Amino acid sequence: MNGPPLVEVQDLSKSFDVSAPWLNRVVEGKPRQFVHAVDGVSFSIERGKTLALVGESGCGKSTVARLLVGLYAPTAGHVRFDGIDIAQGLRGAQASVLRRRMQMIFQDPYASLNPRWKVLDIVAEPLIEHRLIDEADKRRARVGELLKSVGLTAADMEKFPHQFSGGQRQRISIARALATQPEFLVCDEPTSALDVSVQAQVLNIMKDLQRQRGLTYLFISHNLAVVRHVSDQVGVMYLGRLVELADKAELFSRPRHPYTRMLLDAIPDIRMSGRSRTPVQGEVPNPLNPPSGCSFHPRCPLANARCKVERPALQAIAGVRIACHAIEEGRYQPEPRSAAGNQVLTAEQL
Ligand SMILES: Nc1ncnc2c1ncn2[C@@H]1O[C@H](COP(=O)(O)OP(=O)(O)OP(=O)(O)O)[C@@H](O)[C@H]1O
Repeated sequence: MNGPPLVEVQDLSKSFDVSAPWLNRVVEGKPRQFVHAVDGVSFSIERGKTLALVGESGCGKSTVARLLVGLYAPTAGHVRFDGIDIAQGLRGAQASVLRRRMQMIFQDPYASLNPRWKVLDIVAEPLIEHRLIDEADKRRARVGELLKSVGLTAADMEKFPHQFSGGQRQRISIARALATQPEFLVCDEPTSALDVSVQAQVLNIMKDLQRQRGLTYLFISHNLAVVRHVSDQVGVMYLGRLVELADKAELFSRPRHPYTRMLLDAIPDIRMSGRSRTPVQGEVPNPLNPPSGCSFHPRCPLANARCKVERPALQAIAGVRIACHAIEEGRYQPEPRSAAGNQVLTAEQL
């Protein structure tokens, strides 16, 4: 699709103050402490496309998701939605319109649906909140259509959440998110809490809805096999920063950053009964005390003295954006992965 990107994120940062209470700090002489959950992240998402953010737990994916829908205010940087800077704080009618245009789907469909409400009330809530349909009969009809669009039936609106399976509950969450006819959906691990066998069904529904409605997605996942199924572009995050940003085909056929390669090598391989070829090595450092220089250097086989002191910037190298001194200096020229190395699980086998 042409035109300017729907979402533009520029130098976005978010720190959380995790200091001990004031009195403890004074008595014990402890300094204030901050977690830099997101640290200078920039990307854009074209209309009708999906950007996936991947990375191990704690790398800042969910914080980016919350910043994008305005649930958190950034410490620094900009988030522009259709040209409007939402990071500056929105008020009144403009805030209400924007909240309608972007919706979020969470990981846990058990926690995000009120167990005491019928599906009708759950899915109709945004219609009432935004005063989109005032007449109860018309709202019912609309809820019926929304449920059908996610593969449920209109009769399901009379049931309660506990009467559905996990995959069906996530479909209800999607139907509710679609009620306001949003253009942008932020999906935070939407299938991670589901049985492996139903993940692909939910992902396929999301892809169909994207095609039918021209939706734009930010898709958060720690699972590269899932990301491969849904994304157009992939951003790989490590300790609050983007280390690689590339088109999906490029990222899977020729991952550049050593961290991306490590994550790809850890994807379960169908020919090895679903075991990974090389499990992820090492552990994510403590975000309260991140390593100097490139924060990946303690786990990186290519790290040298410069990597230990100088933080690499994300820069365009041969068509992808990479933050890695070894690649920038030409010390490391990543080879394309062999076809065998790309034998990751398909959506049906996730
Ligand atoms: N509200 C908060 N207060 C303090 N620290 C926070 C808060 N939210 C996130 N963090 C910290 O910020 C960092 C990034 O967290 P975030 O949840 O964004 O990561 P993530 O990649 O989504 O991880 P996961 O996959 O486990 O959800 C972590 O170190 C986390 O502990």
